Amino acid sequence: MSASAAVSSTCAAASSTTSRRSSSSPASRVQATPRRSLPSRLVASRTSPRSPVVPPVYATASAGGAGGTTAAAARKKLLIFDAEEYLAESLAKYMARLSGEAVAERGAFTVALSGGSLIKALRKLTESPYLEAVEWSKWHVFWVDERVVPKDHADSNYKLAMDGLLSKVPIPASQIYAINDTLSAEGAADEYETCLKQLVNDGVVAISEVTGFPKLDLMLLGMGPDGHVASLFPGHPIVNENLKWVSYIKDSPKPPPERITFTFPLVNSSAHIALVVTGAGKAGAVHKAFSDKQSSSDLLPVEMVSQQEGVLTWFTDKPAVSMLSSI
Ligand SMILES: O=C1O[C@H](COP(=O)(O)O)[C@@H](O)[C@H](O)[C@H]1O
Repeated sequence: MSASAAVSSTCAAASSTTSRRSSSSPASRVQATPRRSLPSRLVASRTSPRSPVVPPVYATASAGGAGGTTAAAARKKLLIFDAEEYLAESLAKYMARLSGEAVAERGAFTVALSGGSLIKALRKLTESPYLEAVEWSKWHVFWVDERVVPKDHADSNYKLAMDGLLSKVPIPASQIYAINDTLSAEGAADEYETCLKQLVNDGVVAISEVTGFPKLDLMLLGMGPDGHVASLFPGHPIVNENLKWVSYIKDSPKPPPERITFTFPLVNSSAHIALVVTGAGKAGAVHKAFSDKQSSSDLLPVEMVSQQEGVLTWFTDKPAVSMLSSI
């Protein structure tokens, strides 16, 4: 069996459009250039409301959040946008840049999607110039977490991503790694981990020399109002899993109850993490995440997002950061 056929059967690679478009320009040409970066405790750069295309926005948050060390905090950036439209444009630029860099370096771009509101924020990727410029044929797409429901179910993160992004861009179907929705949560998690192992063996997915876990190029996370990321919920024992790459829960406090999820060691081993958080309903959790008063006993899952290497970038809007006093 060829490697790609094995991957397809193990990972239940799903169908999507497979037509390829030629790249008219390298993705790196749409690279973002920092507009400003100020070294205060918590600095935000904002977009101009009049700007038709969002200027790149990079700021540095040096709060010692996420239970992290000073070094980890230094690799944490907080971007605040005046409007969700600008956030979406900047996120597309950021992803096109990372894709270009990964393809130039390794010949592949490995990215994991979450569900929820994140997917709408990815819509600019389906438009010019990203649609033509990104080397979609090099993308390998995973799910940070998935609900154990059929792929055509309204609760499926796969369906959400397929409808909002994946059906509109020419990523080969064999490189879209959906979970096997015919298995139990435990079986689906095991099989997804096996899929990742195979892709590591095939050289598609890198391994972190620091952690020994797979090192995806980009992990796209959303955050719930309770501070959960992926399907890692506050107070659930799964947040402490430190051996498995992929695990499962059957008692999610947010429906549906059965889910599989990347574990923190896998999330935190990625080269880049984007945390996309919008809306006033998330302001409390954002405030806690950037608070200096942290104790390791009551960390929200979002505070446990802390890479050993790599950069964590928060993409936020004003309502989401409205409880941060220094903004
Ligand atoms: O249940 C989930 O929720 C989170 C957050 O979703 P949001 O709609 O509040 O952005 C999401 O990141 C996760 O993938 C999903 O399964």
